[in-house]
Amino acid sequence: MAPEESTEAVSLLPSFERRFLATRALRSFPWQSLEEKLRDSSGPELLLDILQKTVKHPLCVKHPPSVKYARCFLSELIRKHEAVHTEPLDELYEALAEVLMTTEPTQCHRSYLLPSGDSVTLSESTAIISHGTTGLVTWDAALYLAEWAMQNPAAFAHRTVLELGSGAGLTGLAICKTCHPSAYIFSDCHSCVLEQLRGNILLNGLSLEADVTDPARHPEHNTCNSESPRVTVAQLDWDVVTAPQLAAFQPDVVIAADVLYCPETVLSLVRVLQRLSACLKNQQAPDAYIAFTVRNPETCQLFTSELGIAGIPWEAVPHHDQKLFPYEEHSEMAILKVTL
Ligand SMILES: C[S@@+](CC[C@H](N)C(=O)[O-])C[C@H]1O[C@@H](n2cnc3c(N)ncnc32)[C@H](O)[C@@H]1O
Repeated sequence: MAPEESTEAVSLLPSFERRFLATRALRSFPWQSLEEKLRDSSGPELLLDILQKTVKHPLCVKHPPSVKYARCFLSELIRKHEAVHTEPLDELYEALAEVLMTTEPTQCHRSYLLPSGDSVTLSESTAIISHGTTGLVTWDAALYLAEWAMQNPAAFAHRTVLELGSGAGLTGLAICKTCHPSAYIFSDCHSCVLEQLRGNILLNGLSLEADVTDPARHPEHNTCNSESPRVTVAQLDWDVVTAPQLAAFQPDVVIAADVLYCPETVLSLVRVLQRLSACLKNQQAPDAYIAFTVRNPETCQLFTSELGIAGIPWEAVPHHDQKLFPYEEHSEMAILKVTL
């Protein structure tokens, strides 16, 4: 390979790797650049490297993506190869044959590489909405909030974080692995979401403690080592949770991602934020950060006007520039810092 060719191939590889591990839409892959690269090169090295960074990636081998996804990806890779070279590349066909012999499970895996060299792997539903909930897959706002957190670790270091509507758990796991919180409380209202969440926490090598608000909890569960946070999962429904139950979590920081998707959830969320404003720790209410994708400006406006009615000030957090995760380029994302 010519030196400039190898530099471009180097930037193409992480792009394929991050998108494939996170099972992003195939149309978001840099296929055009790949085709151009293939036209300029004579050997199969680039395609073999892509194979190693995707289907044969150690994370994928251990925690595979959906079979359909791997099949479509390999078919596209073969098409690109065949458009340029006449000789078939055996490794591509062997990989496809292996995938075709696998049966599709109801759960698949997505992995996200962290700048620390660590990764977060999640078991998720293969459907965007299943069991009547949106919480069994990772949404882009979760990735956006995790990115912001990793660039602002001081907001979480040595603090107790309460996450509302945690879903599959991406944001919390990234924060636990990189921002050194002293305690992290994942929460959600849906029993299937909570079950998947517990599985994902264990999958990522964190230990789970009993719920801090659980009366059956034993005091020895409080012991922690200074390296990893105390992690709990709580069943917390914004419509029924009381102020004393919220106060028992003793949060320093409250976060939530992609929880403003319809007027009902907006109103429930504002009510729970109001109750949290009474949860003082050292005479201070928790900091709160709410991240969302601006799908419908009216829903976002409802949120800010309801915050106004509740007397809760807010400010938009400036957009961060370092994109670490492969979410949709064109969707508008926002984080509001809410002063409880
Ligand atoms: C769109 S998902 C977002 C999940 C995750 N934060 C993410 O961004 O990937 C919304 C989550 O909010 C939870 N949720 C919705 N209404 C809720 C309520 N009233 N109380 C608690 N959680 C709720 C759902 O169960 C679901 O997990």
